[in-house]
Amino acid sequence: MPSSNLNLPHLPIHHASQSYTDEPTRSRTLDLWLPRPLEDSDPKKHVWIVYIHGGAWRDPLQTSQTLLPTLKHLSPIALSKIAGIASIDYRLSPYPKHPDEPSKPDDAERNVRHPVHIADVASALNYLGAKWKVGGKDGDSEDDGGEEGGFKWIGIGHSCGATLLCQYVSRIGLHDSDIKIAGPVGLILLEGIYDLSSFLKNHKPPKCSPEIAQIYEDIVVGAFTESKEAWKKASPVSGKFTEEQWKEGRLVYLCYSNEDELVEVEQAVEMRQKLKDDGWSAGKDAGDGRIVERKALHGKHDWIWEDGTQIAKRIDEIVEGIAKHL
Ligand SMILES: N[C@@H](CC(=O)c1ccccc1NC=O)C(=O)O
Repeated sequence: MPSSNLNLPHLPIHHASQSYTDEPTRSRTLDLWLPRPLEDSDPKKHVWIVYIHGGAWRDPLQTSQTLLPTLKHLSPIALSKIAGIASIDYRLSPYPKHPDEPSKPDDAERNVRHPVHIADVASALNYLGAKWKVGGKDGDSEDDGGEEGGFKWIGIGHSCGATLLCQYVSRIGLHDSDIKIAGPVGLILLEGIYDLSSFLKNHKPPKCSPEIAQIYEDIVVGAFTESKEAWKKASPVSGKFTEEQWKEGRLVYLCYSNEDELVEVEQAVEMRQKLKDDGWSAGKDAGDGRIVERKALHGKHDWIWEDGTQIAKRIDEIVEGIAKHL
């Protein structure tokens, strides 16, 4: 049921914990916020925003609600261009060593591995397409997938949420038939992990203590098994981001803070190179699309979403940049 949200007066319509699967489960839900009823938005003027939270595929304390600080800081200009905002939860990998909320071995919602996380994200997006016109055809391009009369969308992902969005557009862990909507026109990638093998290599002694190295290994093995081959196949830098693969893509903001204490800068450097290799131009948006822009952020890894102001700023910029392509 729709409920009003007193803390976010600029987003008066809020649907909390909507189940995106036929059999409802605890984590396969999403939250929606709309500045106005959907029928009062226009696919030629408004876009959907879809957020995917981080937490290393396993942290139960990082949920769809990590978007709230960003929502508080959305500008009137951004809101005037947004049809709706969704924030997706998905099943997690085991975290038996979590200090406050360890996972139990029989908890089906917290014992999955790749490709279940990305499959959940794809199901959520299919639900958003079917119920909320996300990723639909706008009516005048012949073959852009999705339902007629729909909205273009922009994905935002923090940390492993950025990884998941890259896997989504390059179909890593997915079959074409798993995806029933058009791809995003833009991505805001924040402090993402794009190469799992170098993520581990960069967090081994002597670069860090054996205790820290163990945490990184637990994260990657917990979500992707012990197989080096599996790490390689699941990494966005092994994916394809060509025009043929992701035809809707126009703008990628690769955002990274040099104060990030958890994810190293090499991740964003490698991903930028991958996009360039697949035909993307680096630099400012000249209006003709397929541009990857580097955006410098400040602050620590989680402070980026805890504060939210820099994410809201990037949303302002990307909706402006994407408006040319609607
Ligand atoms: N809070 C997480 C750690 C975490 O999120 C993380 C740690 C290192 C590098 C990246 C991380 N998050 C990415 O989604 C945990 O407790 O596992």
